[in-house]
Amino acid sequence: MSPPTRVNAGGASAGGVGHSSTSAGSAQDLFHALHPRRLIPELCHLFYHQGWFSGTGGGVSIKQGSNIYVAPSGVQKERLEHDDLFLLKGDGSIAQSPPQEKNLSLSQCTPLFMNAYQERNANAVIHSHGKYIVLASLIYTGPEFRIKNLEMIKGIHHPLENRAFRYDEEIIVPIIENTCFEADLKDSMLDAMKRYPTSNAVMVRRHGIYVWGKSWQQCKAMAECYHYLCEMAVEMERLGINEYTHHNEAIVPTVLSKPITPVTPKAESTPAPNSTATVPDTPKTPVAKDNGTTSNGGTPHNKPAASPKKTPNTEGKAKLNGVKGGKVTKPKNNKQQGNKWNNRKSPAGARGGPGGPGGSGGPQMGGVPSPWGPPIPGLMGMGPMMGPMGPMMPPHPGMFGPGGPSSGGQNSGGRNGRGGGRGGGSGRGRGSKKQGGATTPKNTNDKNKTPNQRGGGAKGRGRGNKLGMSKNTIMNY
Ligand SMILES: CSC[C@@H](O)[C@@H](O)C(=O)COP(=O)(O)O
Ligand SMILES: [Zn+2]
Repeated sequence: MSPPTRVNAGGASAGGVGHSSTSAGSAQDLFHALHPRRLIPELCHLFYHQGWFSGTGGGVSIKQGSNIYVAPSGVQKERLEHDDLFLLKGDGSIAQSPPQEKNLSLSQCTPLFMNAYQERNANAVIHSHGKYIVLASLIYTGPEFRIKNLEMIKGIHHPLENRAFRYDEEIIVPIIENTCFEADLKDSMLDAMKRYPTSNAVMVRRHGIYVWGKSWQQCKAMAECYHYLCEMAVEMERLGINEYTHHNEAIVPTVLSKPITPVTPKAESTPAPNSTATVPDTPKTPVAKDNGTTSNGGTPHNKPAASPKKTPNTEGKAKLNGVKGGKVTKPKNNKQQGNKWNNRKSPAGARGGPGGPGGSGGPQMGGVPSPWGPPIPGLMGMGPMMGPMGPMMPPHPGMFGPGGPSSGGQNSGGRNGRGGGRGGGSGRGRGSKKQGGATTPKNTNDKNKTPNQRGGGAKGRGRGNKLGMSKNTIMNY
């Protein structure tokens, strides 16, 4: 890896292939502030400081007219200079390379950027390694990230209906499995783009996200919204209120008048205090298998072949939350109500062993408002969010003349098969849940339990999960 060549302040630039020799200051001045050669370094700098682009990972590409600008590979993206960028034609071939002496090669993300340009007619693409994106891809173990009933959903553009999503509309982003080499994501990303025509993004499990837009402004705004939504999903998971990842767990909307007292395994069918909840039956049939793969039979997102017929949200309210009239009720059909796409197995021995006494556990979920209330009238579509891309000047004549031979080229490397694998699940241990492992008999095989039955309740809210996250984990955001 070689960092981008720094142009000495006030000194002469390196010139080189396809470039006129210019001073650093004048070269910058020759571009409009919104020219991709200035925007991309600026945005990379910004996204680096947002934690999206660290360690050379991530990238931005912008298309202006038929010119596509892409950063080099393996460089510190936050330090890019205008002449570090490659200029591509609409077909992805290199029209102009950075100065040869910089010894830069084209970003590995280029084939993925080209997907967005060619399949979606995008004009900008952002590839982020944001931590919450990656964490969300781990807690949503199936082929989709889903969320609804959050205000920031309105920052996502509906590409088919040319409007903003409503806050109560479900956002669905496909998740594809990672590969050892970025370029090898091209086909599965393209496939996901075709199957999810209402999505402006594809998440890559254990890796990050690609977001595209009609303009760089729209793309940036939506990338921010997707990061926000993934962060919310992760935080809701921690709180136990993520309806998509906590299908089987009752959300208790009222504060209990007294803490849960420890119960013995014998008290398996004893309702929790101050509620009508009962411990769900031990399932006699295995729960749905972890199917955290990309395959959903090529079915469009709105008709997932392997998913529940209704949206999780609907099911959550009707069956799964076990809340009726402010009281907790026994979840119906709990044995098989797991979110079939998001059931996580506790790795053998890793978590969720014998339940043991529940202990007083952590605080009840009481007081935490249910995040999915009824739709609020009057909050309907707000129209297109973003204005058209601002005016951009074409490259200054003479500044970037016909490029010489490309010094770059893609380093896609060989194929070594898939590197991502399935999202490893954290087991569960929530003393705060009524159905938590408090009453789970010892030495019971966890595999046959629904998620909320796994795990020792004695841990309270301390998840101690495989990700090593705790409530107090500080994210660099
Ligand atoms: C930390 S390396 C990350 C890369 O492999 C890749 O995922 C990435 O996002 C950037 O690729 P690059 O070729 O440097 O533009
Ligand atoms: Zn990447």
